[in-house]
Amino acid sequence: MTTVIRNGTIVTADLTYRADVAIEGGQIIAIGQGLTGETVLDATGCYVMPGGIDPHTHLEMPFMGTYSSDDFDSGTRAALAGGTTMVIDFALPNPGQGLMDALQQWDNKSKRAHCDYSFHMAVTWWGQQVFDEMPKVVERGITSFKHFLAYKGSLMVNDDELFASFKRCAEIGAIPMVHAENGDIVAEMSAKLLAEGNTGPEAHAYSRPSQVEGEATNRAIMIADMAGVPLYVVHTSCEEAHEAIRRARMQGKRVWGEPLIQHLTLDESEYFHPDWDHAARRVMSPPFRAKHHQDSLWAGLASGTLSCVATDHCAFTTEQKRFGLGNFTKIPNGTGGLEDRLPMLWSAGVNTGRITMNEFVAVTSTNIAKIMGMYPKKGAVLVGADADLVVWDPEATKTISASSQQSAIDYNVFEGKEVKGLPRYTLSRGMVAVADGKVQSREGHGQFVARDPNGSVSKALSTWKELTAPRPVVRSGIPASGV
Ligand SMILES: NC(=O)NCCC(=O)O
Ligand SMILES: [Zn+2]
Ligand SMILES: [Zn+2]
Repeated sequence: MTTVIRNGTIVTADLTYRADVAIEGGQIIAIGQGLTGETVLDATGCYVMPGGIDPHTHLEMPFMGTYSSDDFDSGTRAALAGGTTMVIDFALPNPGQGLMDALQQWDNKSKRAHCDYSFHMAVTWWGQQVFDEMPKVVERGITSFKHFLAYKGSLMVNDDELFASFKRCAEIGAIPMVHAENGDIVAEMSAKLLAEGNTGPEAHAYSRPSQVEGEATNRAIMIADMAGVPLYVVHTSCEEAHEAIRRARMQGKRVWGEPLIQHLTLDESEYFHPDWDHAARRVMSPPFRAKHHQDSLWAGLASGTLSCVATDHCAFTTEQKRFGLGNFTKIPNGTGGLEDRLPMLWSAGVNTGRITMNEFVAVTSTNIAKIMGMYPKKGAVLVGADADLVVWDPEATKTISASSQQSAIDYNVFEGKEVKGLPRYTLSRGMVAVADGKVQSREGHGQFVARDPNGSVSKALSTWKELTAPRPVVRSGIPASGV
């Protein structure tokens, strides 16, 4: 059975051209003019692009005394509805729990996925067992390890643990990732705010100023440099963090920054809303920022100093958010966005001229596939690639509303936003999962994607590290052993 996407314009990270796409067995088998097949999808007036890849989601995540409410069922349905055909979620061991044991739990949860998925592994504690299991995780095709510098007392790791883990990543060809906020300072500022009677959601923003992110980003970059590994910085939200990444990249360090669609399009004024629920629903870390930080993030996407746009989809209901009534530190941190990332980025980015269509594809799909070791299986419109595609109608419009979303929660942080640019079709390995706004995907259709370690950047860095490693100077008459 061949499916043909006909009369569209293919848009990739580096090319825009008119051609049909033929699909069989879940893969692209031909790209050219006048292709034929049993099933024809009309792409007249549309762009045919690699489906979005969200490199940062937390589906059914145990966090702050509860679980995020979108699981691999509702979360991946939301992804497909918005043109995203793959998610990378975080396996999160409890302190003391083995990595392979945690992985088993995420394997079980992910059986419900409607689209393809992979995992990052979080390093939430440090010890011999973690050190020993890291290569086993990589053998399973999970080649990125996340570290939290925030959430003191739960997920946070210290600098010595960070350095040890980064060095281990270098040895096994994996990519370290970092949630960069200084957890010690956040804890102290939070306690002071509470003591002074600042208990509402706005205090969440006060407790995590951009300096705590800038400091931690710079620290992680320097530690990665000393360990000889590249670094992926998740949810880069402010100029200080972007500045650290920009400077590092100009110095030849291999650092990637990932702004979220929320930080690009929503700002800190949300926390000053008179309705407690409205403000609490937007509590996430890092918090939404002042407008000048947004300008910095957009400039980073245009100039290439920031590489990927994610959601950090971690959705809690209003009822869950109310755990923090009277104490902002107990509001579960996280917001949704999986269904809205592509339409919001297209509307606020491509339609305004802030980024090009090709840059849109790069930051929502291709760059992610390349950095995360799965290109061109994912993130490409090429013969042999998986047919994870979105047929994008740039004229289609809608008003975002929780009442029509796939997500299981009862609100949407983008409620009321008008978007122009939506999927006409979303294809997951050739299966039409969404047609004209109707989700017709199948629970369990999603497959785990094993990723490759030792990407070219990791190899280059370890080669350089080895070449420049400390070596003793041999001096005549002085024994090398010092005895
Ligand atoms: N970002 C957030 O507030 N919640 C999800 C967990 C994390 O990524 O920090
Ligand atoms: Zn985080
Ligand atoms: Zn996250």
